[in-house]
Amino acid sequence: MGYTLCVLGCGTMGISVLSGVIASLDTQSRLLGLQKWESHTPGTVTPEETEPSVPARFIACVGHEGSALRLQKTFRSLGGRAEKIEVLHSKNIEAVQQSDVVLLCCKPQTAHVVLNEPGMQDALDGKLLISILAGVTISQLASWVHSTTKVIRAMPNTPCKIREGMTVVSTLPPSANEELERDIILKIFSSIGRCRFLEEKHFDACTALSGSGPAFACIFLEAMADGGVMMGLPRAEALELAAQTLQGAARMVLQSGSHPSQLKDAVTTPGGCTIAGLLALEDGRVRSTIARGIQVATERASELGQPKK
Ligand SMILES: NC(=O)C1=CN([C@@H]2O[C@H](COP(=O)(O)OP(=O)(O)OC[C@H]3O[C@@H](n4cnc5c(N)ncnc54)[C@H](OP(=O)(O)O)[C@@H]3O)[C@@H](O)[C@H]2O)C=CC1
Ligand SMILES: O=C(O)[C@@H]1CCC=N1
Repeated sequence: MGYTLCVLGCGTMGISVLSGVIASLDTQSRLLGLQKWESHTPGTVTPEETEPSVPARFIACVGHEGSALRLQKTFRSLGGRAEKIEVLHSKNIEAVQQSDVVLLCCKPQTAHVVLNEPGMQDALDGKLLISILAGVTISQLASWVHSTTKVIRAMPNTPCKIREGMTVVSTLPPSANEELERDIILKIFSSIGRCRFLEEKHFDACTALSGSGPAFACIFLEAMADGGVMMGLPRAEALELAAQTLQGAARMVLQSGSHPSQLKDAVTTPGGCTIAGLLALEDGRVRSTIARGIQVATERASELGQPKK
């Protein structure tokens, strides 16, 4: 029988992760021949009926009534399992008490308040707490909960919403439940994109590169489209060309394992237009500007959730 997953602070990222996980479960059910996830075709079962590492019940918590109403509407509009998500506001303790796994998705600066609410430590006793908060360390989080709560960090990104996410998860310390915990984590984050484990010391860099990355990529995408518009392309077509081109190039790197410079060289005809464009970009120090952006974002990530100096 599946477990109960609580998203504590279900804003932009909570919605991205939850709707991605739910879309993945709905897809699996459809592939199993279950037209409607709650009605059984004889001989088939929903994924969460057999596996303890698959979420079966979902609770989404927010801070305000208005957000709860908006969230309910959002989930209803998605259909499928999303319609069954229980949305609560100002009831964190009750929600965590009823859950097995808690995904902490509030702001870094409110983590301390959320986790120190009277009753929260007991509610989290013996449970898996997965924090996606930028900059808040495992040792900080562990100091706010009982030692029986298993604390890990994950850094997903907004494309999790369309199951094209990138999530980095902190390496799991050895424990009796390690296999089940790994399975639970992989079932969540591999169902919504790529997932890899890395030591916590890399988390600020991952936060900048893949957590903030969609924003950086969108700036580049928008600038490419602007160039097309400058040269007379209609805006909608320019955006489509830019987005599909970036997606295609990224997929080629991931699928072929080739170095990006090999793919770049393959496009660059001697004396052609690509080298002319590349040199103009290099004149604008495009590479160091982008790399420095990641450096500065990493440095800022390390300050988030930390006491002000
Ligand atoms: N945005 C991104 O791309 C990424 C963000 N992150 C991390 O994810 C976290 C969330 O970011 P994001 O989703 O953008 O932020 P949002 O502001 O969109 O979401 C925060 C959520 O927390 C809720 N909340 C506030 N106070 C409480 C409370 N006391 N109890 C329960 N819920 C509460 C808010 O509800 P209400 O609105 O009702 O107050 C809101 O739903 C951050 O820590 C960030 O570092 C990580 C990777 C990527
Ligand atoms: O900007 C932020 O602080 C968060 C963390 C990564 C993406 N958004």
